[in-house]
Amino acid sequence: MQYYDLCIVGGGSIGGIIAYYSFRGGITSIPVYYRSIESIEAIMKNGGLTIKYGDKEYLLPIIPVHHSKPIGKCRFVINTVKAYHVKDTINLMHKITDEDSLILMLQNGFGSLELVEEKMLNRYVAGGVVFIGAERINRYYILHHGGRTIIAGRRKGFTAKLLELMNILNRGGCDFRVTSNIDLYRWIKLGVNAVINPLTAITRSKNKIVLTQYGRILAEKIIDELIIAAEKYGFKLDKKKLLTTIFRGAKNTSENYSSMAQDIMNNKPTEIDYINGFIAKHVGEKSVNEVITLIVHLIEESYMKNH
Ligand SMILES: NC(=O)C1=CN([C@@H]2O[C@H](COP(=O)(O)OP(=O)(O)OC[C@H]3O[C@@H](n4cnc5c(N)ncnc54)[C@H](OP(=O)(O)O)[C@@H]3O)[C@@H](O)[C@H]2O)C=CC1
Ligand SMILES: CC(C)(CO)C(=O)C(=O)O
Repeated sequence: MQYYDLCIVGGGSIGGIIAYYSFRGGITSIPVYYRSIESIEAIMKNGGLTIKYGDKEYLLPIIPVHHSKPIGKCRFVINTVKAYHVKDTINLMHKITDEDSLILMLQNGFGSLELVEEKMLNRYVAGGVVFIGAERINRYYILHHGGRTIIAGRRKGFTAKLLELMNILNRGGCDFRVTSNIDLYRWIKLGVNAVINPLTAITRSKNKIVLTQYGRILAEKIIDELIIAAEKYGFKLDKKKLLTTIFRGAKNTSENYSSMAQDIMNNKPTEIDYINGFIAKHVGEKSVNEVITLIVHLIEESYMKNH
């Protein structure tokens, strides 16, 4: 049985960026799993995955693999599929890991980490939040738009495996940190995504739209409800600090189209139910986040049903 140090499940925008930092961190043989044959063919034809960061292009000789044909076990599995595809990756993750492997879930919103923790009880499962903007121009070409921080942690007790992963990614230039309170960071990141993602998706704009007068007004309304939801889970968030983090995030990734804006522009489903929909469920009637969720679903409907 072939063993790999690190595998990526989902080689889109963020999967590509993880491959970039891992490769630069010294991992030269990286299986990256895809859903479609088209992505694998395009990457093979290109001779790897191209990442553009600043004015430089890097060709990463990854090993593109179809999810139905796993090629070996992995010590670290980093899962970067969209939240609504996570359930389809559980079987694959069972096959490519053993009881010593660490799985890191990097989806935005709430639900993905919980699902994998529940379904993979005999594995080390951790969650992470990604403060990086990345855009998938085509199947083999990804733009790194800034930010370089990932914060990760395991909810069911500390594991030194996360520190090993941190060393690899730090060596590669990623500001990867380990926390003992990952849920706090997940709430903060939920605030960032609840503001930036739908506002950029509805307006089909870059992240900097959030920094405008109306962006800021809407941000406050979205965040007021997030604070109510977080309190129900025992987290007391400071509104001013949260808004500062959100606007800093929008500034650091100002030229990025958020992952949700990219979904809308590519006529794909969005993660709205895991982000604003999740907040809305906790705040009852007249929820701003519910209205935003419905608007994004209406936009999805306009292309999914071909009206
Ligand atoms: N883009 C960004 O700037 C950021 C995104 N995130 C979060 O990261 C996560 C990933 O987003 P993003 O990188 O934009 O997503 P993309 O849509 O760019 O990529 C998703 C990838 O997952 C693959 N995939 C889907 N299903 C499977 C499967 N069953 N098995 C293997 N691979 C599969 C797809 O394969 P195929 O190519 O064949 O379709 C694709 O390569 C999301 O939760 C997002 O919210 C977080 C921070 C920033
Ligand atoms: C950090 C940010 C807002 C970068 O665009 C993101 O998480 C996303 O696009 O989903």
